[in-house]
Amino acid sequence: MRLENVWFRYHRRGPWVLRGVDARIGPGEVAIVLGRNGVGKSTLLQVAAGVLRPGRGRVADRPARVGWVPERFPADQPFTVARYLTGMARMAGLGRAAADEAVTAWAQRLGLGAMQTVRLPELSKGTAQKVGLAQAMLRRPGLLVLDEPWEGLDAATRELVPELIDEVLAGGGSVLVSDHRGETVRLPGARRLSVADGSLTEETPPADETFAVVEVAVPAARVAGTVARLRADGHQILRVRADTSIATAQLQPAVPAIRPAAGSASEQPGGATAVVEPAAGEAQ
Ligand SMILES: Nc1ncnc2c1ncn2[C@@H]1O[C@H](COP(=O)(O)OP(=O)(O)OP(=O)(O)O)[C@@H](O)[C@H]1O
Repeated sequence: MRLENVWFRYHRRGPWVLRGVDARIGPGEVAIVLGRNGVGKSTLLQVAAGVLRPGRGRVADRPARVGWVPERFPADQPFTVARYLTGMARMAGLGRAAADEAVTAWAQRLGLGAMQTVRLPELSKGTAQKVGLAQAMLRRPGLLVLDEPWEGLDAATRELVPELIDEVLAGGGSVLVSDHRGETVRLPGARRLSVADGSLTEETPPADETFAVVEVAVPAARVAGTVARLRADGHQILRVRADTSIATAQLQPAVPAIRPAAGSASEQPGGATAVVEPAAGEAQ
């Protein structure tokens, strides 16, 4: 998808919010849109999603299916969660049975099962945001546009956002996401686009970035969860190995023991060691 010399303003004589923006997002790419409050991030995302039409310029090669998750889900609609999601699934082109199946699957995945019969205006802000995520994913989009997707979500659902993004990318889709809270460390490999004074510039990662390897010892039973959490936080998992030399007493139940890569450990069965490398841009 390409934004070609895109200009946008909300009113005919109003100030231009976007002034000649050019950008290209390829299949399998995720780009984070950064910038201070009110600079035009939401506006740019809405133009990209096709929610707003540019005053000048154009958006070319936008994928046919766009998933749009607004910053604030418009919950003032007189439907139950199930009715709304089923309607959105049908609008996305799914047949009746496929729509029901998709709604059930996504409601379950996002913890909305018990909310299906609740009307949208009665939802909490976070639950409404989950409905917003679900409606965008009912049929996998070729372009997923997420405006501050972590806002108001509980911890479990925040962990899910990078997973959803990965699924869209794995299907050859593109993702645009705005974020002012620094959550984007969870999106390793994302391009970073900065909005300022109506223009868009791409931040290039520093060429001299160095990495460090941190060895983390966790009880064997917690390896899968730890690996998933570290990946979600943008770390690379280099390898996981069993290590019977680490004493259980050395492992705190809540906080994994951390020792330098070259460090030694004493004897005890039941430990495993995950070796991880911090993601690009992360503070050491
Ligand atoms: N519906 C609207 N009508 C008129 N002006 C608007 C409208 N929506 C946004 N604006 C103005 O456009 C500019 C860009 O707003 P936008 O919401 O895109 O910024 P943002 O970078 O997403 O901000 P934030 O970080 O606070 O979400 C702001 O000056 C805002 O006041």
